[in-house]
This record gives sequence, structure tokens and C-alpha cells, in this order.
Amino acid sequence: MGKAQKKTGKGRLDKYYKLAKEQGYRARSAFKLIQLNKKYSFLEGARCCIDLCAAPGGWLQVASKYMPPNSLIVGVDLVPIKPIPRVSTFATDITTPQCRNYIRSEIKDWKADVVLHDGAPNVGTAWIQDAYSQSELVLMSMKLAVEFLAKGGTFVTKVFRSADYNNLMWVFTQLFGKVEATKPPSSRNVSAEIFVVCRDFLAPKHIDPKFLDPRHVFKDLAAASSTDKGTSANNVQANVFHPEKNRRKRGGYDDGDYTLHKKVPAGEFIRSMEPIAVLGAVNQITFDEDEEKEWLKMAVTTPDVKANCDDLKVLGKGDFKALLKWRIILREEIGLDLKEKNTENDTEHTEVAEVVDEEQQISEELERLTTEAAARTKRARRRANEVKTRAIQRMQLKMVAPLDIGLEQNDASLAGQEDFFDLGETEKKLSKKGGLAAMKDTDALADNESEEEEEDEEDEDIMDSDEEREKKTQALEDELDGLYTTYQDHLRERDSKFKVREARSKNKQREEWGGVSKAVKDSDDESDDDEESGGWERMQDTKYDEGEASSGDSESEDDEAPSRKRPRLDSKATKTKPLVNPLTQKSESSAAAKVWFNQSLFDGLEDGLESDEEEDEEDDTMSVSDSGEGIQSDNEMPDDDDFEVVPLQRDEDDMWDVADEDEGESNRQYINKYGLVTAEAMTLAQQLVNHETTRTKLINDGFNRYSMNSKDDLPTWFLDDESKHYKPNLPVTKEAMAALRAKQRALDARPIKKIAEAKARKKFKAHQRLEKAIKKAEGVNTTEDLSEKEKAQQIDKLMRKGLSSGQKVKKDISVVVARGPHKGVKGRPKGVKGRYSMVDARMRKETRAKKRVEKANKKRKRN
Ligand SMILES: C[S@@+](CC[C@H](N)C(=O)[O-])C[C@H]1O[C@@H](n2cnc3c(N)ncnc32)[C@H](O)[C@@H]1O
Repeated sequence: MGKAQKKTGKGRLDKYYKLAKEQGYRARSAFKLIQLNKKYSFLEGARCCIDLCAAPGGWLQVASKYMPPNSLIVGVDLVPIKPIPRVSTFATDITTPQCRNYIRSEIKDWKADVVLHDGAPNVGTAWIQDAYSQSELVLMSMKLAVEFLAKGGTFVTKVFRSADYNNLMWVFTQLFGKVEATKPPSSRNVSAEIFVVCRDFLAPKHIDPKFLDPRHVFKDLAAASSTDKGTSANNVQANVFHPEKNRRKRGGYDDGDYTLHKKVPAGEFIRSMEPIAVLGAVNQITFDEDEEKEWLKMAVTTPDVKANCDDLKVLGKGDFKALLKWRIILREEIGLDLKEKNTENDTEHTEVAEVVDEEQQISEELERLTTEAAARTKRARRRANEVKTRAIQRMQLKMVAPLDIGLEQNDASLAGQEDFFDLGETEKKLSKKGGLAAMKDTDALADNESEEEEEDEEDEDIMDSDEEREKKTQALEDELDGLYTTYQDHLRERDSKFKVREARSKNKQREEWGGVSKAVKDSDDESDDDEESGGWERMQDTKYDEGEASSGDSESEDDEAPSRKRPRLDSKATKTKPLVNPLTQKSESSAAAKVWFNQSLFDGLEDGLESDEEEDEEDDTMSVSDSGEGIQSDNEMPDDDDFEVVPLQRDEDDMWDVADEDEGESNRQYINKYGLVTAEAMTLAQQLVNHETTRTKLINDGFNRYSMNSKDDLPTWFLDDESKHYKPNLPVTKEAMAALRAKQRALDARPIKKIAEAKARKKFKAHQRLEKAIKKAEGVNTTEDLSEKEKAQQIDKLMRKGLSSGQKVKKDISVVVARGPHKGVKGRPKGVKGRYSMVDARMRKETRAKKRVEKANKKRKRN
């Protein structure tokens, strides 16, 4: 067991343990003092040192090593310390007067230059005697320190970040000139210990005894701790998702609890009434007890939950929520919540038996009713919002098609349009095609909502367990949402990178994925247009189909026809135009419309359309060739038709062919300028070029589960998290990557601006040199004192200089292999001129081989 423990956590045999062993130190803690001394150098100049709580003697060994010879070193501990050369030790409690007397007798009238204290209760072998808390022990050691320290002396003590920390620091600063808290590297990160080095002891003549009295120093906290318990619990709770905030407001570690890695048994978490506080305070939830192991086997304890329990510090908000939900369900499973209910019921019974306080009952009842009313209002508001959002969305999608009639019924925002449509008729038509059920299931929520509401009203009085659970979950969700918002604000305040990321993500727009055009062009502007026209056309097709179907449907609708006819004609005037001439004008449907009409529900309709295609061809030609006529002929359709009939070019390719349309000037410019910059875009482009896919297919693929998602009513934290992972996974081929890399290499190969400038400078200087040389040569030529030969020589010299690069050529250093008995140690080797370097044969071979390899590599890269 011991061995297993030592692999992890505090018991790990780390490098300092090994170093201590190697260097003969009794404890790895020796390195803490070595590192502290390296930083503050207090041992080298010290003549007398007192080490309080010194067993087994690691610090004493270090003191003895670093302090000058003949210095006086005294060590005290509850447990005896094995003798150390030059060190006197004795076993006693440092908080007793006996200890003080021992030290006094040992150092006589000397004063200590350094007092060390590395004590911690409950860590030594004499833990039973450790009556004091860590902070009190520190104060006691300081009491001894101020008694024995010389003016200007140093006191080094170990403290834990507890509630007393600030008070202790305050006392230190009253008595020492410089006080610094530090954590040496050898101190384990999991330990909350830090070391305070107090230098330049002020040695005041009179020290207020209150400074050294724990009752006074820790007074405030003692008083506060009793009242603050709730607050600190709340803090932990409030900070489940705000580690930074936690740090800023920390009150320190609880007294006696100095480990950073904290575990809590699952039972404790499940039974705790403050589960969030538990989650905020610990690192791991363990399943050691038999009962807890049983929970592990339960279905509710999913692998995710188990993984979450393993390390709480890496969890996100969603994971915490999952854990909290798991707790709620488990509590019910193991009957904890049920018991509570029973208890409540029992209590109620007893209360009935007793004299009931009527007023209290009324107020409780009132409170309950208010809560229920608030919940009801909230629910209603949520539902209203949902309906509204859906309506707006449908309007945006231009889904004002007959198929939407059912949806529009409850939509207040579309009031006035009801007379356009007839639900009964649509239902009939749909039921013929077997699509109504599907439609009802998926989208006719408005009707269901009103039914639901009625049901809700009936159910509301009965708070069944499901509702209770929902309530609890909702409360938790609200709480977590609030915490998340605060966390975001906090990040915004502190982290400038966060702001940048946020801005960037806003820029990218959390809108629907714009389909394939976006993937190819990294922009959604124009693709929307493409999709819109397709979606609109499809919708028109559907209308046409509906119109055809309904034309012979029922005579009874004739009466209503005039009222519906008018708006229909109006809408035709505005909407049919683009269809008559789809290549020149854009229509206004959206990607989502296509998704909508791609549903299996419409399959039948599509087939119908396809069969009608041939029949329509004639009309189509007419419409395209002469739109006016086309419309006229449409108007001549039977009056009982609810929907406008628009002859349509049925060629699918034509439908999506937007070659003549504006593809998004900015995107095109971008691509022209920079080319395709993502591997996904490159892959798609290559597939298009190689005829592995078609434009239509790509556009169709663009409508996937990522392309239309309602983000309404989803919590921000969820959306934030989703934005990281919920993206289409577009294929990337090796060839595309290779092409991108080649492009990058070509870019890299281009000289950068600085190099180009340097080259130009060089050229300019060379030109200047040449001009100067020519001028000088002309001067030489006109000199009369020189003979022609001398002139020629000088001019030659000048011109050579003018044509030179201006840089001194480095002379080669010849490499000479050391051979023979002296191996080149004696004088210049025979036959070698100039600078030389003596090497041995192996080195020369290796250097040459290295050069060869480098050259070969370069050659390969170039190819
Ligand atoms: C971490 S160890 C000290 C290690 C030491 N610095 C070294 O390098 O070997 C803490 C020691 O404090 C001692 N201690 C705790 N309370 C004490 C007290 N009231 N008086 C004396 N020693 C005490 C324990 O016995 C334990 O040996």
C-alpha cells in the first residue's frame, strides 16, 4: 500500500527526494532551505542559527554546510534529532518555557542571526502532542525569534494560506524591515505551504505583547469564523465556475486543511445539501465505500459521470450540470428524496394533530401559490417566445406556402393572412399524400402548444415528481447561467484575449451555415442568394403542385375564391417575376427553406412535380420567352385554385445555376487575390475540377444538420461551447493539403521586403563605388606628373577597387589532419601556408560526411 501511495500525490518520490538521498540530506525539505538561502543569502554571513521544529535535521544539515565554520547552530524539535556535527540539538516543545531556557543555556548571551521555523503540527512522529494549530505554532516560533534574534537578523518561517495568514503577515511587518512570502521550487505544488522570509529585524525596545498573543492576533478571525461559515460555503458555491474570482476573494485554506488536492466520498456529495459548494471545493469524488461502489454499477452513473468525478478541476459548466443532475436522480433512486418527502408528510400529520398556526398556514399557502404563479408565467412566457421566434423564423424563410397554413393559425404576427389559406383544404391535400401526420409531428406545434397549455393547467396543481425534478433542474440551470454570465463578465474585465476572441466569434456570425458557397468562398453572402432562389423556386414548385392538386378538388371553395384571389394576384406581381426570369433577378428565400422542403414529407410532392415537368415544358418556354404572356395564361387558371400557379423551368441545374449572377464581388476579389486558403475549400475545388462532384451536389451537401439550428432559448454557455465543436466536418484530401503546402512554399520562397531592400542597397552602393572610381581614374588620367604606365597601373587599381563587392574576402582556413607522433602539437605542419586548423582524422571525416548529407538534403528539398 505504501508503495502504491508513493506513486502519486504527496508521497511521490520526486527529484528532490532522490537528490536528498544522493547528497546525504535527511529530508527533501533541505532543498527548500537551500533554495531560500540561494534567493536571500542569509546563512553565509550568519554566526548563530536556531532551528525550531528541526527534526529529522535536514535544515540543520544545510545550515551547518552553508554557515561559516565555528558558527553556533541549535536545533529543537518535539522528537530527538540524530546528532549532526557542529550542531547541538534537544527535544522539547517549542511552545514551552523549557524550550526557551534550553536555547538560552545553549547560546548564552549571544544573539542569533537566523531563526528558522519549519514546524507543522500533525506531521511529525509526535503528532499527539501537537496541540497548536499551524498559525499558533508560527506565532510561538516568532515569539522565540524576537527574543533571540539580533538586530537586522532573519526569521524564516513556514505558513499555510489560512484565514490567519494576513494577520500573521501584518505582525511580521510590524517587527521586520522586509517581509517576503515565497514558495521555493522544491515545495510541492499540492502543498499549500509557503515560506515567509522576514529580514532586517527591527529589534524594538518594547514589543507589544498583543503581537505575540494568538488570542489577539487571530481575534478577528476567531470571531468572524463562527459567523462567516455560511458565507465561505457560499463563496465556494458561487465560484464553481470562477476560479479567478475565487482566488481574488480567497480567505485562504481552512485551518488544518493544507492539501490542494481534495477528495470527497461520493456519499458525502450525494447527501450534501450544498452540492455546488462541494463541487467547488474538491478535486475528486471517490467511490470507496461498498454503497458507493454499488452506485458505480447503476445505469445512471454513466461513464461520463465517472470520468467527471475523477477530476473536477477540468470540468466545464455542462459537466458540473451533469453531475448535479446525476446527484438528483441518484438521490431519488436511493430513496433520499423520497424519505424527505415522507418526513415532510409525517411532519404535516403531526402538525395537523397539533394546534395549527392558521396565519402561518395562510402565508405558506400564499407563498406556494406565488411560486407556482411565477413558474406558470415563466413557462407561458417561454412558450410565447418560442412561438414568436418560430413565426419570425418562418417569415424570414419566406415559408408563406400552403404547407404552413397550420403553423400560421396561431401566429399573431401574421394575423390578417389567414384568409389566404385554408387549413382544412391543406389537411385534405396532405392527408392524400400521407404527409400530414409527419407534418403534425414535426412542425404543427402551434396547435399542440395550445393543447399542452390546457393540459398544463390541469396538471399544475399536482406537483408530480417529474415536475419537481424539472423545477430543481431549472433552478440549478438558472443558477449556473447566472454564474456563467458573471464568469464571462469577469473574463471580459481581465482577459484582453477573451475580448478579441469574442469579437472574432461575433464577426464570424453565429448564423446558419451558408451552404457550400461558404465552404468554398469562406463567406455566406452570396451563397445565401443562391440558396434563396433555389428554396423559393422549390416552394413555388410545391405551390404549383398544390394548385394543380386543388384545382379539381372542391367546388365548395369557389365562394371563397374571390377573397383569396386578390392577394394571390398581388403576390404574384411581386413574387412570380423572379421565377419568370430567374437568371437575371434574385429571389428571397433562404437556405432553411430548402432544408424544409427536403423533408421526406415533400417527397411525394416532388415526384408529382417531376411527372408534371414534361407537361409544363410548353408553359415554361412561353413564360421565359414572354413573361407577360406567361402570367396571363396563369391568371386563366381555374378560380378555385388557392395558390398561384407559376410555370417553371424544371431543369434542376438551371434552378441553381447562378453563373450569371453576382457571386459576391468581395469574395471573388479575395479569392483572386489570395487564392483558396483553407484545405476544405481546396478539396472542394479540386473535386469540382476533377468532376468528382457537381455544383448541385455541393450545394445540397451544404444543407446539413449544422446549416439550420434554432439558437433560441439555448443558454449562452451552451452556445459558446457548441460554437467550438458543432461545425461541419468537411473532407480534406492529401492532394489539397499538398497543393496548399506548395502554395505556402512558393510564398515562403519569395524574398521578403527586407532582403529585397538590402539587395537594392547593395546594388546602389556598388554603383556609387564604380562612379567614384571612374571619377578618380579621370583625375589620374589628367595628372601630368605621372607616366602613362603609372597612370595605367593606378587606373587599373582604382577600377578593380570600384568593381569589387566592397567586402573583404575571408581567407580560407585550411584544415590539417594531425598525424605522426606529435599529432600536430609541434609547430606549423610542413607545406601548409596561411591560416590552418589542426583536426584529427575522425573529425574531418565526420565534418565532411555532415556537409555531404546537408547538401543531399538541400538537393532533395529543391526537387
Ligand atoms: C516538516 S518537519 C521539519 C523538517 C525539518 N525542517 C527538516 O528539514 O528536517 C516539522 C517538525 O515540526 C515538529 N513540531 C511540530 N510541533 C512542534 C512543537 N510544538 N514543538 C517542536 N517541534 C514541533 C514535528 O515534530 C516535525 O518534526
